[in-house]
Amino acid sequence: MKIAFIAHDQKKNDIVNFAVAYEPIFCKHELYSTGTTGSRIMEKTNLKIHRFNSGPLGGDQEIGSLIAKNQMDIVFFFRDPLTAQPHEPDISALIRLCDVYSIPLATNMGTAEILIHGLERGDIDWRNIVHEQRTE
Ligand SMILES: O=C(CO)COP(=O)(O)O
Repeated sequence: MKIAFIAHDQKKNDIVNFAVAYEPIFCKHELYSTGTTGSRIMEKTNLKIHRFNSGPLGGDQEIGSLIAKNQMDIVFFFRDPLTAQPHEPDISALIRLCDVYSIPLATNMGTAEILIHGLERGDIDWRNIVHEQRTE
């Protein structure tokens, strides 16, 4: 599966801890991130992550474009709901695209825990069927 990590500054420690905790699962997948989030995760894990631009510089939109092309399967986006972000329209657009394409999206640690266990259990295997249908 193709998995994206994104976290606002106040949530970066949380997403790093999450990636460390589930590194044995994440290492089996193809990983992407916005710029700073990916750097922070790679500092603390051995995960290889393809990093896009930082969020405020277009990283959310780059990940959104993968979603629009059916090239992203899961998004972990640890949002900070208490701080205004300069690129709020990009954030809304990314979340909207997840809804347009029914991409599983966790915007907080509580949902992320459920999503990662669902991934391990095969709950998201339907994404493979979507990929097969798109290539037919
Ligand atoms: O701003 C972000 C998401 O909206 C995250 O970007 P960074 O990972 O570059 O900090």
